[in-house]
Amino acid sequence: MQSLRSLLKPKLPKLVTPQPLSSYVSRIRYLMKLKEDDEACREALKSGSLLLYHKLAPLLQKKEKGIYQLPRLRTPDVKRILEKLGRDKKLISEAVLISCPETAEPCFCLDVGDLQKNSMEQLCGGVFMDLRTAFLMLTVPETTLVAKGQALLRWHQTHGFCSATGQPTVRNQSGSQRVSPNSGITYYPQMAPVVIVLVSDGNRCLLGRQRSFPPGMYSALAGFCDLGETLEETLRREVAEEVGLEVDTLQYSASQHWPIPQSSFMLACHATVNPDKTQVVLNKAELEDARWCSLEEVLAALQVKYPPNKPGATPPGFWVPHGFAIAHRLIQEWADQQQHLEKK
Ligand SMILES: NC(=O)C1=CN([C@@H]2O[C@H](COP(=O)(O)OP(=O)(O)OC[C@H]3O[C@@H](n4cnc5c(N)ncnc54)[C@H](O)[C@@H]3O)[C@@H](O)[C@H]2O)C=CC1
Ligand SMILES: [Mg+2]
Repeated sequence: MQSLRSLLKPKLPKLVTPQPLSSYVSRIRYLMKLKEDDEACREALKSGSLLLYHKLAPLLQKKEKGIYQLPRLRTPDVKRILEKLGRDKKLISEAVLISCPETAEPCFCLDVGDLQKNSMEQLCGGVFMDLRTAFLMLTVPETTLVAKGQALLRWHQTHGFCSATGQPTVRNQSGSQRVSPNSGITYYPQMAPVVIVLVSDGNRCLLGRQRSFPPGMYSALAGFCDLGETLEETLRREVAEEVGLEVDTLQYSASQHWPIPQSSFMLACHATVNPDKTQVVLNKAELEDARWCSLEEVLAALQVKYPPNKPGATPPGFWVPHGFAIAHRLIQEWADQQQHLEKK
């Protein structure tokens, strides 16, 4: 039984000493503030860094022969370059925030497509490169950043008008949204979800090629999610549609933002089919070819360094997407697993 004294004693709330936020949480909260607070974002842009694009082609700087890097130019330096070209420094305010959680320094992207490309390249000491070519030159974290910047700029360039009223939309300072003042609709940068799947029958994996792929390149099967579908439903439907097979099991692996030709959110999975039911019935409208590949063939294809970063080389007969594409990761994972099973 409780004593009278303890009943009369008022219960004070326990004092909790606030723990300092981890550096990751602090960075995320700061970036969140910049997204929502126009004034804070304008301030951050003054001293932030910029990735430059010309008509969506990113600026790269040569480090040494055949090796390039993604330069982050300081805002005051870009202002000086614009001054030299007789351009209004206000162009800088069109920069869009790329929230990159691995660094506290806010990074922005800016398209200078209405300026003379050659003069910009000379003054910046770099070259504007097609995004796919840039992917071959950069490290994986750099490709992620450059892809995100291009996707954001493309979204702004194509969402200048409200789809309900046809009136211009207005962006916030960070570029995280556009609002239609007449209809009140808020638009956010969009991605289309896509399932990408590497099908296996236990011994071989199935690789396909679309007519639009470069010569000799084969990849995992991919397809856009229909509205209302789950990841699992899209995966089963796409495999049935493209190669006429029924999936037995599936396993999620990883995801990736893919900027080409428009922003897709790639959800990568492994799937198996019954080894007695592997006959491919190709949908020729979607795929030019699909083939079951042995571990040896896949290991050889993973070794091919193609496309090369200099044009004109003869394409190899059979190769798979480069390391920056999530298709490569799926194929590598399958090969690793098969090798592991063979060793057992
Ligand atoms: N990062 C990677 O490793 C890879 C990325 N991909 C990407 O996956 C995406 C989808 O692959 P596909 O086989 O082409 O898809 P898919 O098999 O669904 O076929 C494309 C067709 O789907 C229709 N479609 C439905 N919703 C669409 C939407 N939101 N946007 C565009 N078209 C839509 C169109 O008729 C289009 O022609 C492509 O953008 C491709 O670039 C594909 C393979 C590897
Ligand atoms: Mg497809």
